[in-house]
Amino acid sequence: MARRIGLLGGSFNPAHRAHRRMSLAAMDALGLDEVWWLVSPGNPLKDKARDMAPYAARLASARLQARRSRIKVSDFELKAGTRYTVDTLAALTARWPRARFIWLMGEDTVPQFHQWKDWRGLARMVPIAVLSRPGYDDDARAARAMGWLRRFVRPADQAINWTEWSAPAIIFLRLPPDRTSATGLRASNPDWHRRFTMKPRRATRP
Ligand SMILES: Nc1ncnc2c1ncn2[C@@H]1O[C@H](COP(=O)(O)OP(=O)(O)OP(=O)(O)O)[C@@H](O)[C@H]1O
Ligand SMILES: O=C(O)c1ccc[n+]([C@@H]2O[C@H](COP(=O)([O-])O)[C@@H](O)[C@H]2O)c1
Repeated sequence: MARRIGLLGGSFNPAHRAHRRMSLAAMDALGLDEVWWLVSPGNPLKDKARDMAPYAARLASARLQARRSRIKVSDFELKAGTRYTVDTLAALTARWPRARFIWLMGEDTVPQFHQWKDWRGLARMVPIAVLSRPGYDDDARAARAMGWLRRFVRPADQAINWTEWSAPAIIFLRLPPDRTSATGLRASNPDWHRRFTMKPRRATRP
């Protein structure tokens, strides 16, 4: 049987417990074999320099959060040289033609979705699961892209059948709420990435 894989793209600046919790909950709801975290070399809509930790630190923080689970952390976008999700999906489906992919995104990303490169083309490539995020429910439903996507919404209780759908198809999953955000974590610990980038100290002889 084809592997069922959820794709969660993100800056992971840093990765946090909500990423893990929502991925595990989506795995259950959608009957996924794995969730792949695609660590972005640079979100095309985010200011590059601002607050963005080095790639290696973001990748390492993701590996730490994903430990002992069926979440796989991937540097596919770095290796493939893709920045836009539609290009990443084309490269992934060419590389794994027999796998079934579903794009996972938090509710907060829906209001900007109409600014993504060829977002309708993206929605025609794979089904999309929008994962609830506290405080963003209304914004997501009123989003500009929903004007077009609305007709492709599937009922939440059919989530497990997503491999039978032909794209475009979009489902809204209500998951246990978690207010953790990378912005909040950076505010309380701006140097979070140092622990992942510090070189190990040489052992000194007594
Ligand atoms: N607490 C959360 N609940 C639901 N979805 C989330 C949550 N945190 C992140 N996500 C989703 O995970 C994906 C990757 O998120 P990202 O790495 O940007 O984390 P973030 O906490 O949103 O970061 P930042 O605060 O820097 O914007 C996005 O689709 C985002 O919507
Ligand atoms: O393809 C695009 O145009 C596009 C524009 C903005 C964001 N994305 C993707 O959305 C995902 C979430 O990004 P972020 O920075 O909000 O964690 C990540 O995989 C980005 O590459 C993609």
